[in-house]
Amino acid sequence: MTEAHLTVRDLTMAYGDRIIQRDLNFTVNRGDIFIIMGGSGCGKSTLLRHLIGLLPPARGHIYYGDVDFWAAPPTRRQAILRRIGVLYQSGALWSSMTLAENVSLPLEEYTRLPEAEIQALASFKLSLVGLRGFEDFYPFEISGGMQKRAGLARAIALDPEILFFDEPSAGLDPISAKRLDDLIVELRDSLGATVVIVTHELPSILAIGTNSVFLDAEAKTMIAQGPPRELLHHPNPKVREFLTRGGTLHE
Ligand SMILES: Nc1ncnc2c1ncn2[C@@H]1O[C@H](COP(=O)(O)OP(=O)(O)OP(=O)(O)O)[C@@H](O)[C@H]1O
Repeated sequence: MTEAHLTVRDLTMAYGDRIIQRDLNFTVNRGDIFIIMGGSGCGKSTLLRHLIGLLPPARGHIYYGDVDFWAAPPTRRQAILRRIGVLYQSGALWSSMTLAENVSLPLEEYTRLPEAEIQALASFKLSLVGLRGFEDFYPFEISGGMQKRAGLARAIALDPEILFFDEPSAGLDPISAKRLDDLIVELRDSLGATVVIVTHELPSILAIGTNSVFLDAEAKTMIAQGPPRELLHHPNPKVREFLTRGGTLHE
């Protein structure tokens, strides 16, 4: 049964007087791998920042289940944020800490588990992303793809219900990017999580996206939504061209 996890209603986003996007309306269902796409500078990262509680809307609402996030009291918001995992573009690992220490951080901060249990959980999360045995490595000792996966292990440390990714495959070779895609699907299934991804990686969008929204910088609003593969035939040529890299169908 489909159940709305995240609902965006009449959302307008602005920096000061400058409107970035207006009148956004879409729903992310539980279990979706939801893609936020569109050309450079259209406001994808800005939308992500609104969804994860970093920027308040200029107008409109963001609902987690039936809770209006930005209208909710701070304790309610904190409880929602506690159930969110975020993987930023850079992976954002602390370079002076080992992988195990990086993954332990949110556990130290948000739980009162004994140290031995935190260590065991950190090793377990690293094993889920294929990094068993790398606990004592520092980020500079491993490849870019492994760093992304370590960042992912940290993002899932607290068993999030919803995982957000900002350009997860940026800077990765196609094989590592494919591996990360497979891992995202695997974790969605094993954690029973919902996934929201900002990306313009076409292979990823078409391979793993179950639903999407397409933002346009010129129109300053969404010009399409739906499963990415269905958008390959969208009446708006901008959408079709984006998804076919200007012409060739990748079906
Ligand atoms: N902190 C900020 N203050 C003012 N303007 C900003 C800020 N962050 C982004 N912008 C502007 O908002 C617009 C949307 O930026 P955003 O980074 O959300 O786009 P994007 O779709 O994620 O772009 P890209 O695909 O290039 O990463 C851009 O014109 C950008 O210059």
